[in-house]
Amino acid sequence: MTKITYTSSSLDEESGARYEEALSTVERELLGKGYPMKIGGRDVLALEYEVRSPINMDIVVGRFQRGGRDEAVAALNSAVRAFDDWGRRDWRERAAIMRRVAEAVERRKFLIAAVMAYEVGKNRVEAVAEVNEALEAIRYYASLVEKEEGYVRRMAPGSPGEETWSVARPRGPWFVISPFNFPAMLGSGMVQGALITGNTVVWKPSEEASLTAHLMYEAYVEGGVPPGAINLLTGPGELYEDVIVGDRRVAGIAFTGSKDVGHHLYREFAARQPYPKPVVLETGSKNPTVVTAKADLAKAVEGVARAAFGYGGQKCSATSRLYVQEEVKDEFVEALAGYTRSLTVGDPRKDGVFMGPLINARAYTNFARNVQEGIAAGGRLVTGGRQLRDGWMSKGFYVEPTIMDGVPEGHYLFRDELFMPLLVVAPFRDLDDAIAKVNDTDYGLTAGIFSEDESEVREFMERVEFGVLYANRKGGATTGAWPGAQTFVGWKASGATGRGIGGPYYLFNFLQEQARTYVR
Ligand SMILES: NC(=O)c1ccc[n+]([C@@H]2O[C@H](COP(=O)([O-])OP(=O)(O)OC[C@H]3O[C@@H](n4cnc5c(N)ncnc54)[C@H](O)[C@@H]3O)[C@@H](O)[C@H]2O)c1
Ligand SMILES: N[C@@H](CCC=O)C(=O)O
Repeated sequence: MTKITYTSSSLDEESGARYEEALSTVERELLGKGYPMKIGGRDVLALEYEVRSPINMDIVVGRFQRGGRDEAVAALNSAVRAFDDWGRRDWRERAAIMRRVAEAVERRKFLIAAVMAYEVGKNRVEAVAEVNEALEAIRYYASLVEKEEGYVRRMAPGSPGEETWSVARPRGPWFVISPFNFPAMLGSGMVQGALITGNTVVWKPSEEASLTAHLMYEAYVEGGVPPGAINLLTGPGELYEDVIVGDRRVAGIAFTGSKDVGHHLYREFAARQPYPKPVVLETGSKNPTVVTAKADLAKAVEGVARAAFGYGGQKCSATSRLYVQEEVKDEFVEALAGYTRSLTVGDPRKDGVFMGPLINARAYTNFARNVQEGIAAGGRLVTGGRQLRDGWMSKGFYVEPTIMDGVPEGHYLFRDELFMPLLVVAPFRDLDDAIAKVNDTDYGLTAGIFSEDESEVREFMERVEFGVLYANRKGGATTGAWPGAQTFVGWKASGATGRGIGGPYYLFNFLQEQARTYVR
């Protein structure tokens, strides 16, 4: 089997066959069933809610539980109890368990990918790539802990006769809160970060992606994580907020999701806890790509289209603002529009479909409103702009990949994260002008440049205030970070720690250093 990543264009024959087989298994065995929450390994029921598929709202993905304060406290009790054992285990044992978790994920790889088609409308290549990313992250961190020897380090003696050590210690039970758009990787990424460092976890995945979370939970337990060290709550996050931010036993919060929710939790946690505790925050962005007159335009067309419209623009890494140098703008935008019109929108389970549906009715309605607002502000539709309602498509949330030119740069379409396949374009004069436009935002996650001139690329890399930068990336101008290769780290409003997932410093977000001195 070929290694599938976000820059791949299709599944190889064997992967395609296994994905098809997994779709049938999901239909036969998983769809439409009831799923409990998991607290200390026990099944816990509460008020049931139904999740339907954005592919086709006639399909019931499953029935999940909406808990509340009682369930949040019970899950936290369980994580507190489990910390006594899990936090004291040797790092070698935890790393070995994580490797077994990776094997358990690998065994379910195609099943998880197929579930993601139903649950969040992800196409087959992106879904398999995401599970591979989750696997790679787990293995990367197991290797890192081994390489760092559990972050236990002999230090120099402070005074004669002293033997000194720096020992990294876990903090306790964490709440891990994850978004809908990368339900395998992002939930798992934070969960494994907390667990491998000896913390315990109450995981609250997106209410729109709880079935993927169930499969990942099973893999963690099958791999050997004690059920109390990982607990699973489902339903809207607001139901649990009071316990998450207010219970004094919570050691930290790891949150990936929108800026508004993330910043709110950050502030509340700081205000309500008795002393400062870590919040590992990765939030949204408004990512720019710059195409200069010295770019290879064909490369840039593909890179921008993949980054703007891959998974319908519902990636925190998606390009949503495009700046093109004046002298090549018309030529470039026309070529980009042509390429965009060739992208297939449809049922994400089908081979060759590039873009599936938007996640829900709210995003679908907002798409139409944003297009109207852009036009009202003086923008012109270069391509796209319509909701797709013909035949079976009327049962899901399908829209066209859309490019708008001429929207004023101060307009909210240039400033706010929209999380949909709507790309706004503006010209720039020279690189100074482009960099000023790129940095004119509170956000700071990913940014890309296309230029064959090394000095332009160097200048961009030095001056751009974003955490993840790409030059000339045809596979995705701003998307497709991979663990161990591109640290995924948000600057400014897009993050809080400066140490991103997939990178060498991430695990320290979940640890605290302890200096030990023995006088012999
Ligand atoms: N920087 C990154 O690494 C990254 C990665 C993926 C997605 N994102 C961002 O995530 C967003 C899309 O995902 P979403 O729509 O699921 O985000 P969201 O913020 O709406 O929800 C994220 C999670 O927070 C929970 N939540 C919501 N309100 C809560 C509250 N008051 N208390 C506790 N939990 C609460 C939700 O239930 C969900 O599990 C985008 O903004 C995207 O940019 C960021
Ligand atoms: N690794 C993915 C993560 C996107 C998050 O929403 C990317 O870089 O595109």
